[in-house]
Amino acid sequence: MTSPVITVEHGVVGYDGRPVLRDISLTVTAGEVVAILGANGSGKSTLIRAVLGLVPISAGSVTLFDRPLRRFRQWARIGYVPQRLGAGGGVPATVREVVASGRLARRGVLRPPGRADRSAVDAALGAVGLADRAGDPVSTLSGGQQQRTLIARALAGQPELLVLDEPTAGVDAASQEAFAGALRDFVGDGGTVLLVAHELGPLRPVISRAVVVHEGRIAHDGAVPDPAGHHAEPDHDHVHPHCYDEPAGLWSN
Ligand SMILES: Nc1ncnc2c1ncn2[C@@H]1O[C@H](COP(=O)(O)OP(=O)(O)OP(=O)(O)O)[C@@H](O)[C@H]1O
Repeated sequence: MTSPVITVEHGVVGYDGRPVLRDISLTVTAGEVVAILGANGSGKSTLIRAVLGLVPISAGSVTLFDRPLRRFRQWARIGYVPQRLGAGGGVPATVREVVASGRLARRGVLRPPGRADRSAVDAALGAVGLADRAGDPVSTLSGGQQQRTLIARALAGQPELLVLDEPTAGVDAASQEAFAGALRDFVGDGGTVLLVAHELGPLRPVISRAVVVHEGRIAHDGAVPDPAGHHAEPDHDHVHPHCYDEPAGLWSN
């Protein structure tokens, strides 16, 4: 019953000839919540981008839902929340509009949204605790609420696999709790999660397995490291801030 959702075998990725991932083998099976940990610059984001085909692998293989990546087309089965959204400034989109855009892969661009689309958007807004902000411009939300909006956008597509790059970095405590709850519900409904994290915080009880990337290889794959000490985790490097300041909003200037 544990079918592989993601399989990476001996994956190698480099930028401009400089190797970042040297030999990565990883299998994520249905229902798992796998956290990728590691020092700054160790290649965590590169690993999930390689899994999604956003950066090419120069050796090895990636398989998604039993299909080689190069032949995989069922992208609606995957929801992806990148590390930072960058642009978007000045677009007066409401929370609901942003979340509804997560339905596009499901319904096709030319078909108007139907009841299933609306109810999926409502469910996603509720899951992250933003139903009461649905009509507000995203630019008026806190950074944590904007991050929750992006997570709701991914959930609205009703994916089977969620891939998230540092979903709680720089996010306020309430948003972290809301996100942990949404993740728990998602997994309870049969979803699978692969996420990059620096600090697990409220996510810790939801994580079923931790993978630590070190110098382009997997240094640990198994139990979530001891809470006392993410300081004791391999490669913890003290570069990142230890508090969760609200950053400038993703959509504000
Ligand atoms: N598009 C790119 N072009 C060239 N080098 C890159 C690119 N993206 C990442 N790198 C480099 O690859 C290495 C791994 O980066 P990556 O973002 O995967 O690490 P990370 O573990 O996610 O780091 P962080 O915790 O800081 O987000 C770093 O040295 C980074 O500078």
